[in-house]
Amino acid sequence: MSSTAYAGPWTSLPTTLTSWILDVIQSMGHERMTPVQSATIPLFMKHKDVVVEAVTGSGKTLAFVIPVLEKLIRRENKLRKNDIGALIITPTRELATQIYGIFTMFLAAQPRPLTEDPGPSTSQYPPPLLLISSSQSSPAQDIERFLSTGADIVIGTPGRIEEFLLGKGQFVVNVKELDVLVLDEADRLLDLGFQVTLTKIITHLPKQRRTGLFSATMTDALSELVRVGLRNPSRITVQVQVKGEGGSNGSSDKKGRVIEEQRIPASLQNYCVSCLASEKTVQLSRIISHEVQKQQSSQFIVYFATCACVDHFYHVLPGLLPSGTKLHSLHGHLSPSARTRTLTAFSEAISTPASPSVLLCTDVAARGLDLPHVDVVIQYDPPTDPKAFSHRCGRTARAGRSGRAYVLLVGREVEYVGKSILLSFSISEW
Ligand SMILES: Nc1ncnc2c1ncn2[C@@H]1O[C@H](COP(=O)(O)OP(=O)(O)OP(=O)(O)O)[C@@H](O)[C@H]1O
Repeated sequence: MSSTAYAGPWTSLPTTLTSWILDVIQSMGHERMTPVQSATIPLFMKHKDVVVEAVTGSGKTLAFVIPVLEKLIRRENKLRKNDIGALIITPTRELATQIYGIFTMFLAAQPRPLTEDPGPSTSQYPPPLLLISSSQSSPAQDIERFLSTGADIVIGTPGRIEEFLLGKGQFVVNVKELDVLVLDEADRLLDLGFQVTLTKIITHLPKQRRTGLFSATMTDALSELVRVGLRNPSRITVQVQVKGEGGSNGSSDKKGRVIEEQRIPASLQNYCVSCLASEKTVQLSRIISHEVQKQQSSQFIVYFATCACVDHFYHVLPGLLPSGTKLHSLHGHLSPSARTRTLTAFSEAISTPASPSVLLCTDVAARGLDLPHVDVVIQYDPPTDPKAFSHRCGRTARAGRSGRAYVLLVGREVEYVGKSILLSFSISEW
């Protein structure tokens, strides 16, 4: 966000935040709230259900992490070992892992009682529990971990959560004390066909709870989920307003300038490149070389339509990109542990213009992933869905940083995909 896009300081919230929570926020360097945080946290704390739509990279995660923790801290009765207090459901294991990391960081900072033995059992709030498919954890092991440490906050993907609450864990996990349910990237959960699973989970949870739906893109299909899972929710929509001299979809401000509402961050520059199909790979390598030389860019994400394309280009591109470029590949046909390794390697790589890092991936890496140093997103294959377009672009230009996104269009794509995307987002020809 540009400096003007920030809302008030954290101390201006109607509910005073717990001091150790505030300390963690400050240690992250976040001096002020983002607009979505200042709009959402008070409502959640006032026991309202919320449906939140805000552009990529605008800080939606802390907009639910903070109220979940504060609600837990403010409980009159401490949760027992087999109770859970909050449930966060996300569409991908990568996003679940990222959110788990944030809750873990907060809970690790809680003050410990003064005792000789500073082991984890002395913490007032146990560590969160992550429920995703992985080689280290089966549904039975999930239950074992839960039984050994307890967990007030559970984060996971829908299948594993269903197994945990309604399968193996049915007689072990008590949901009666649950305060908060969060569905992150809620529209994607439905796109992936989880409606039935979600309805089963929601029906199993107590009615006396608060529910939040979060995404950068909401769809009409969500109304059924809202009907089943939420009570009289408040809708929060944070879009970016761009002032210009003219335009078609905007309202006017007092000076007569047109205010257009955008679904992508203001600090993101979007370009489209129309070319012949046979030129696409050359164009990709041209964009990367241009970015490295002219913009000093060092971290790139390139989206392809299929897992096979990612594998193909992982083998073909080394000869075509600037020497020193490190390639990483991520798609749904890789094993969970290989996906974790790739993401860690990419996010921890020391990237410089002389040694750039390029993540080649499918839409498995389109949503929610916070890789703050990505300079450039390139869509080698355009998405069929304009929603995916904004989520992919949104992997760069996060939290006010600048970033550029390119989409390659060939033949009739210019006519069909291009038009709908060009009309919805402000894109220049490159
Ligand atoms: N108040 C704040 N001030 C500055 N930076 C912040 C603040 N809150 C969050 N951030 C940072 O902004 C980045 C994006 O946050 P987050 O991942 O929550 O975005 P998001 O809205 O969920 O995006 P997406 O829709 O892509 O999932 C993160 O790196 C986060 O640390």
